[in-house]
Amino acid sequence: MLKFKSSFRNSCISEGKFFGWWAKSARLTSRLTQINKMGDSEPPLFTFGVIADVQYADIEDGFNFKHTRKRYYRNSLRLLRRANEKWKSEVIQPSFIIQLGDVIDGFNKKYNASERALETVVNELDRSEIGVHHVWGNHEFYNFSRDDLMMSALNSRTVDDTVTEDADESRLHTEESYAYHFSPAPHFRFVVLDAYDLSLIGRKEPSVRYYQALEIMKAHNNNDDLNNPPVPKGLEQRFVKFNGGFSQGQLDWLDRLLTRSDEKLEKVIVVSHLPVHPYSTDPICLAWNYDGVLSILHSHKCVVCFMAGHDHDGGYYRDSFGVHHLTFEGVIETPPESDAFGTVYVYEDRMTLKGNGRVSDRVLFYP
Ligand SMILES: Nc1ccn([C@@H]2O[C@H](COP(=O)(O)OP(=O)(O)OC[C@H](O)CO)[C@@H](O)[C@H]2O)c(=O)n1
Repeated sequence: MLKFKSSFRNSCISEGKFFGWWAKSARLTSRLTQINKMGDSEPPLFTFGVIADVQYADIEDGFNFKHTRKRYYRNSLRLLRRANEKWKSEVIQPSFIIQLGDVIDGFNKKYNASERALETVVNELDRSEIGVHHVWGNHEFYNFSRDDLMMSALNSRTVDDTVTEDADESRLHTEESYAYHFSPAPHFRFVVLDAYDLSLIGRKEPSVRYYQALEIMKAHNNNDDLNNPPVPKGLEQRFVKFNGGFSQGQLDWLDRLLTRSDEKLEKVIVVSHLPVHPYSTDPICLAWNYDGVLSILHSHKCVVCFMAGHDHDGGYYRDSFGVHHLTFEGVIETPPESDAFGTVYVYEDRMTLKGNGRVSDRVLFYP
């Protein structure tokens, strides 16, 4: 107590500031108590927020294509606000937020409201003053061209100022894939992948990657409407226009990057709009060449987790290599009384996901 009083006097903080400090310290204790309930006694190395498929549009509620799930287009902004307010109020401030793609809905294009909707969600996210890493999904491409996205607030490649080494390799240059990596803390690296690098919506005709995508689709899907899956069940369903894949250039870049992370004994978290493990999602949401990505992930010791969105029902699977595949529940199909976001607490030996609403709590030990 004496020590406390002495340091209190020496620091010359005012009474108001003292009670501010006391309240913050009490909140920290309470937060650590909450963390303790999940078996975590020590403070994390850092934390980050995750949210997927906000799909905001200023339109009445609707349904998904099959009419099996309700979509709450306006309410999704409220849920984004709630997530952001929670992150902002955390005693341990998240170092960054990962937005897993489809932040605004394709319907905005129809109503000529793409820019307005984007400004609305970006302003909302800006309120927390926590940096956001944006992943691009199919709905980004319904609203904007790749060139527009590169110039937009959704290009978060420049957010990273922590990569001081290998600066030239911090992003993928070839044919402007939107893939990059960053290291928020020593021995941890995040890789943002571009799942529409090969696609009919993320590439313009004429371009090499557009024609490569067309060839893939023609080989698997004979429907007139290529959004219609070629089969009613099984993995082949993934060959639809609203999905896409990773170019060979991007896969080679990923492989090289993970080799360096292995050498540096880093833990790597890879994020993409499309999931890559068949057991972590409805197969209709899988990346076309999910198997190509999986074999690269499995050939590197550093990979601990793969996070994705797109399948609004969410999913989770720990594969035979110990890699955690987390597919986050989509905000757009989350009823107003619930939530869909998470905060991840990163430790030396594990990550702890504290879910909200439809997102479950999980303890993710590293392989
Ligand atoms: N069988 C289908 C499914 C969809 N479409 C059209 O494709 C576009 C994208 O569909 P949408 O459901 O909006 O895509 P999401 O990314 O929101 O969701 C992906 C998964 O379904 C979630 O579980 C849209 O224009 C649909 O109308 C289609 O024609 N045929």
